[in-house]
Amino acid sequence: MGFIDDIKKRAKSNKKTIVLPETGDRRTLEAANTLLAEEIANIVLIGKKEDIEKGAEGLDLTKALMIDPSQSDKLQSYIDLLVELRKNKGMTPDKAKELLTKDYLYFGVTMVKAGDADGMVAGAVNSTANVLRPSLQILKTAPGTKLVSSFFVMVVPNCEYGADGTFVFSDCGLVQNPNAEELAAIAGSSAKSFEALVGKEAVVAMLSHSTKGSASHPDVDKVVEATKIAKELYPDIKLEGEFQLDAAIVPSVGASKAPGSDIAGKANVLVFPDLDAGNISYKIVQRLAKAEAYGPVTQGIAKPVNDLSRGCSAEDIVGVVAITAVQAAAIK
Ligand SMILES: CC(C)(COP(=O)(O)OP(=O)(O)OC[C@H]1O[C@@H](n2cnc3c(N)ncnc32)[C@H](O)[C@@H]1OP(=O)(O)O)[C@@H](O)C(=O)NCCC(=O)NCCS
Ligand SMILES: CC(=O)OP(=O)(O)O
Repeated sequence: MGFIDDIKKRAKSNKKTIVLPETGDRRTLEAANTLLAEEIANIVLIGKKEDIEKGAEGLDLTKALMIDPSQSDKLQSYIDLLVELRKNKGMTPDKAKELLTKDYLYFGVTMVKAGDADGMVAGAVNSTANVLRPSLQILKTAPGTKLVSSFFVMVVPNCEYGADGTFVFSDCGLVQNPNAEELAAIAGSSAKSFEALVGKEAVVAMLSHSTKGSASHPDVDKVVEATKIAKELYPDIKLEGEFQLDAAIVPSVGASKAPGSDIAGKANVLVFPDLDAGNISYKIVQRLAKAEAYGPVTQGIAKPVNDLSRGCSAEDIVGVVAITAVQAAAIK
């Protein structure tokens, strides 16, 4: 069974409730139609019922819960919750009401915080920063995590590298210019995410334009330092660097550029040195290799809120919702 079929099966076996706030977007409504028809998740759509129905011609959304924030009987309790959580950041009842009724992303995240939904997916319309800011502000980090980061699950067709063509790429969406400590934390979280979602042992490569000292530059030094920190913090994770991409995933190149390494040529978790490298690389692999690209999926938020690319398809949204449901099911 392929990666996303396995994730959908897991989501169906423990059905969760996921909020889709971008209901003015046809792809989102098509995804909701599929998610409901295939019973992958319970779906909450935020918006005015008549507006949603206008955009949903030919789709069956009768099983979705539709909530218009300004008419919701939970609105006052959400205002109170938001004020309580953010009063030391200047949140007042008036500001909270404005945010919750005008910005559906805030309403969706507050539903998740209140326990009225298990997760949220958005980003088909909104930028990553606008999707993730409310979740970072309201849900905060999971216990034991300081840094929230993100990854893509990439499923590359006809590819013998990684886990039969399946990889985690990180961070492609959130942390813009990680320092060595942050890069090490991204590596640790990504290994856990790979194992939780793909179900195989993570083999982590810390990527660079250098393999084992072949180039010198402060950018290389950062990855060398991050590798050292990650090895100390996560001694049980198979992790090494610094590697160029070919040395990380192609066995023959790994053997020639990094002889004796257990990791070179076998990596399935690719940690990029910064957001430019990660974001550009995932889009190259998605568009030129025609890979499935699910994400940006977040790691380290207390409850799952996941992002999408504005270039996503309805099928991508279905996949990210299924991943979100599986992440929600894993929360104790
Ligand atoms: C996500 C992002 C918006 C957060 O930064 P920001 O808007 O500057 O927000 P702030 O720094 O005001 O942070 C908001 C809150 O989130 C917290 N936060 C921000 N980044 C965090 C992280 N990586 N981990 C944990 N908490 C974080 C802050 O501590 C702050 O908490 P507080 O308000 O309770 O004090 C920013 O990192 C970003 O823009 N990333 C790049 C997104 C992007 O453009 N990606 C490219 C396409 S995918
Ligand atoms: C993940 C990402 O790059 O998002 P977008 O394409 O919407 O900027």
